[in-house]
Amino acid sequence: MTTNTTNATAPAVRLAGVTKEFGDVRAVWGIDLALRPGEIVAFLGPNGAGKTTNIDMLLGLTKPTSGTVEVLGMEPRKAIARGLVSAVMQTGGLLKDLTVRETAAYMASLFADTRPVDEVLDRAGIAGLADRKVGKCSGGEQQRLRFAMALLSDPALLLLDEPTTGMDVEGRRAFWSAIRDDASSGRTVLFATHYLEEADQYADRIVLISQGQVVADGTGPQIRALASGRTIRAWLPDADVAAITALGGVDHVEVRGESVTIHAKDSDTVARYLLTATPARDLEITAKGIEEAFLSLTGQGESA
Ligand SMILES: Nc1ncnc2c1ncn2[C@@H]1O[C@H](COP(=O)(O)OP(=O)(O)OP(=O)(O)O)[C@@H](O)[C@H]1O
Repeated sequence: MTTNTTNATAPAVRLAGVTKEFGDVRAVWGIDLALRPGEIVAFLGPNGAGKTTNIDMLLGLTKPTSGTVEVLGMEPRKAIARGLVSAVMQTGGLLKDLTVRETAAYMASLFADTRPVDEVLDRAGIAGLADRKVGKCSGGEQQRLRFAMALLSDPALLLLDEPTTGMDVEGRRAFWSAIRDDASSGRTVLFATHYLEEADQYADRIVLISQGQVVADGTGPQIRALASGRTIRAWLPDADVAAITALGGVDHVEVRGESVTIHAKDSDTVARYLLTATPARDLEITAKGIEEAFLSLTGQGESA
């Protein structure tokens, strides 16, 4: 449904059956997603997963090949024209010789109606840097300035595309603490990242995407639980993959030459089977880390 006014009950973001093709490339391949107002959501995925393409569609910069993209119950361009959506991009757009306050004030002068400059600098945690030249600010501080500028229109939805790339740990921490403090006022935040830890630490919800599709969607603990299994490796020529797969709690079996690798929730059952019903040797059982879960969920672990 498209309306001319902000629809308070509409999802902050709605993607329904969205695909986007660039020639032969399927950048987005059937995404259905609804974000509730006030959620902080991470779009987590490896390079080329389709994160930027989704964000570009939400910003009205590109149209889907098929499906519906809505922001606050309306077409993205309409929501943007009303100042309901802002974005923080990775680079560009800052003049080194202006001060932090001058930069935000200049941006504010382009809009008819904005929040006060000092208020947005404060929200972004850079009020103390107001008189510093942009060229003297660190990458993280410049990014918080971009965040301050994005807040000028007091947007209901804030989109951030890999906002902390290149920042050190402290810069990242300061950046996210400003975003989180601000979001407690009810703003919806959607950020793209390929840092698992960043998604886990700062998002209420993680949408894991790979090859243009949602492969997992849940809270940090739910996504971490996907990593709760064990990996069992053993020397076992002619492994009976069907028999192993049929054991309870086995997620994945991979045979390489004379060895077999099994991902399972219940490693005891698998180990017992291997040791009693097969000639398996050299058993090795390791906890599946979240990094490994991420790689296997996004299909990157297969060639590792
Ligand atoms: N304008 C374009 N023309 C052709 N192919 C494109 C275009 N934009 C994106 N793609 C392709 O679409 C796929 C998804 O790209 P996208 O930039 O959305 O991924 P991403 O998850 O943001 O990746 P990254 O983390 O590297 O930024 C990639 O295969 C990319 O090469």
